[in-house]
Amino acid sequence: MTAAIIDGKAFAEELRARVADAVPGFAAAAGRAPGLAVVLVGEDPASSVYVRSKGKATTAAGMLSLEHRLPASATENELLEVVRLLNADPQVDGILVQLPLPAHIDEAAVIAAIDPAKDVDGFHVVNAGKLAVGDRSGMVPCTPLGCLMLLKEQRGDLSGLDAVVIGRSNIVGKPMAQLLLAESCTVTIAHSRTRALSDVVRRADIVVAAVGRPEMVKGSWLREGAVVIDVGINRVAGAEPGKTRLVGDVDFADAMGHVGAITPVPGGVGPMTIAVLLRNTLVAAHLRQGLPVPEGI
Ligand SMILES: NC(=O)C1=CN([C@@H]2O[C@H](COP(=O)(O)OP(=O)(O)OC[C@H]3O[C@@H](n4cnc5c(N)ncnc54)[C@H](OP(=O)(O)O)[C@@H]3O)[C@@H](O)[C@H]2O)C=CC1
Ligand SMILES: Nc1nc(=O)c2c([nH]1)NC[C@@H]1CN(c3ccc(C(=O)N[C@@H](CCC(=O)O)C(=O)O)cc3)C=[N+]21
Ligand SMILES: [Mg+2]
Repeated sequence: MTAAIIDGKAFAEELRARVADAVPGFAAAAGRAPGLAVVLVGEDPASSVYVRSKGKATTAAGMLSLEHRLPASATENELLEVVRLLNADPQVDGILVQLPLPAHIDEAAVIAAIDPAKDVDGFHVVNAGKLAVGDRSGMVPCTPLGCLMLLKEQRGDLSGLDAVVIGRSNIVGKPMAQLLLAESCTVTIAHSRTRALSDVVRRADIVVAAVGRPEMVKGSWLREGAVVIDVGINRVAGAEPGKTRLVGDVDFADAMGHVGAITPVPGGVGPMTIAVLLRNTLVAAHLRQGLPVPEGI
């Protein structure tokens, strides 16, 4: 059997096109474009790259892109003041505060200050709680929702399948597990204290790896024909000195000999995250204006 490579980049481009197609209708009804504000604290080069690509994608979709940059020395109160201004700004439908924040700032306090209706990351406890109790009116975190879209595209109905999520962070692992549970998968959440991880993973029809450890998951851990979603983004030393390359949490070449389908890194989950961010911003804009959310996004 040859494994299918799940083309997240292509699927993300389709989603972005559907979002862009819905923007003029919103603008006509609301008298303004949907707006996304991204807040970056500090000069972490990787974060700067992501923020720039989010801004470009936002503008390309016909949306208003606002960027707020604060120095790494900014206080928690200064950041909270920016969040309050964005909460009150009628042009802003979505607020994303790029994580991680500098150690002297309490991330939970900053997330709690975001208006849940503008929380396009879906990290606010109100949105996390809605996801947990099955209330579909909340914002769903971009990366897990993007993973679910790819899984459904690949496998259709997921009901009854065994799913293993490796990682239990609030931004990826936990919401991913909630989404799979809502699809009636039998869900196992593995983490750093999980014993015999390879045996746990071997039972799974669906594996979502969100660990942050380069190529940790080996081909021999994977059940024949499993669908593997690799969330990991790890920069490692490249073949030539001084060069780096991105790898996932799954040993891709090894996994190819075992699995039914797998997302590559880059070109898998990452582009979906940005496409879903635009989707969430469009949804938030419609809800905030009291307009019906367009179908098919
Ligand atoms: N493609 C995308 O759009 C995105 C990619 N990412 C990437 O996904 C990865 C995970 O991100 P995030 O969830 O924020 O990371 P965190 O560091 O917050 O969480 C990592 C999780 O992995 C678990 N873990 C660590 N080591 C092991 C191990 N040896 N065996 C099993 N589990 C382990 C940890 O367990 P414990 O809780 O016990 O410590 C933790 O639950 C990173 O590579 C990140 O860069 C993240 C967001 C978006
Ligand atoms: N509040 C907040 N929300 C986030 O969603 C958030 C965050 N903070 N902090 C950082 C992580 C990481 N993240 C990625 C988004 C896109 C790619 C992406 O597009 N990756 C490309 C490769 C990019 C490259 O070449 O570096 C790919 O996988 O093909 C990766 C990672 C969002 N995050
Ligand atoms: Mg093998």
